Amino acid sequence: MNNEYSLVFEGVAYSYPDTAEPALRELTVSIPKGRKTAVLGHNGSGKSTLFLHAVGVLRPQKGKVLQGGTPLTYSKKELAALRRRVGLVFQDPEQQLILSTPIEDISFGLRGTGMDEAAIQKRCLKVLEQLNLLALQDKPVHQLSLGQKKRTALAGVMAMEPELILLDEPTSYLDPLSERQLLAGLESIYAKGTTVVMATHDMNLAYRWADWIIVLDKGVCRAAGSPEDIFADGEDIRAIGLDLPLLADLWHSLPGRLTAGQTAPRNAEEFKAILKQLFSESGNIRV
Ligand SMILES: Nc1ncnc2c1ncn2[C@@H]1O[C@H](COP(=O)(O)OP(=O)(O)OP(=O)(O)O)[C@@H](O)[C@H]1O
Repeated sequence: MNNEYSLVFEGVAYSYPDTAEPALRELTVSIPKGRKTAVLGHNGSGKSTLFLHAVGVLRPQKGKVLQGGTPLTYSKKELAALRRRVGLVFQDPEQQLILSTPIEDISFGLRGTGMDEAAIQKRCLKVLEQLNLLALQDKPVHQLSLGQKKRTALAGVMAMEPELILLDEPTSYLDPLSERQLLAGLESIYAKGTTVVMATHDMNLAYRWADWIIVLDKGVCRAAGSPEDIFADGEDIRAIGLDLPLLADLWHSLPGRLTAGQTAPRNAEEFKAILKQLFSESGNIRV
């Protein structure tokens, strides 16, 4: 794991026109390269506004956004390069899907890059396969389910092969199967070195999926760190009224003498394996 950052936000402040409360209040936070980062926070804490700054749709009214240590200048050329490097998947796929079938929509962005048709087809087939969409490639978009639309929107962004991909609540309203399919697609690009950042309200998903957590509250960063650190005592999380992930909560409710020296389990399988070991060592359940 390296310590490089994909993007750095330094003292970024932003208020939408005609609003009393700022959406970001001198927010300072960094997105680590090559990791899976979950951005957590209540409704209105600034997650989407942060993402819109990451792709240069919004510009800080105060502070700066840096890539490679250099502040963005927002020139036309730089913005075009930034948008090739950073892909944003909107929360609502209707905002993203503009053409009538998945294959047309996914190839649309690639056509603007000057790629030849054979290369475009090859790239499209690759992402359709990664996201289990091959059978749906010619189906009218308006006939797709929400999960299929979400995967199509992700496929369009993945096809551009950005270095950093930002997803705004990608799993909201998805059933467990659609969620697994979407996460499998993300895993395949993460394995190839893409930095993946997800805004989510699902604390359990964040805990088992992410290897870095950013907690936003009222436009500022309240905490950033590994899931183990962020949820170790849950103080920062509880202080702003968010719930602890169930597994972390259960783990920390066990007597300290049982959990001492053990790494907190991040998924149900790890938790079960530790419990099995603890109970078989003790020989009875009242350890
Ligand atoms: N287009 C807009 N015009 C005016 N105010 C906005 C606009 N978009 C967001 N806001 C306000 O900015 C603040 C931050 O909103 P933002 O959408 O970034 O939060 P969020 O953490 O993504 O929320 P959610 O979890 O509900 O998606 C909120 O107070 C919101 O009402």
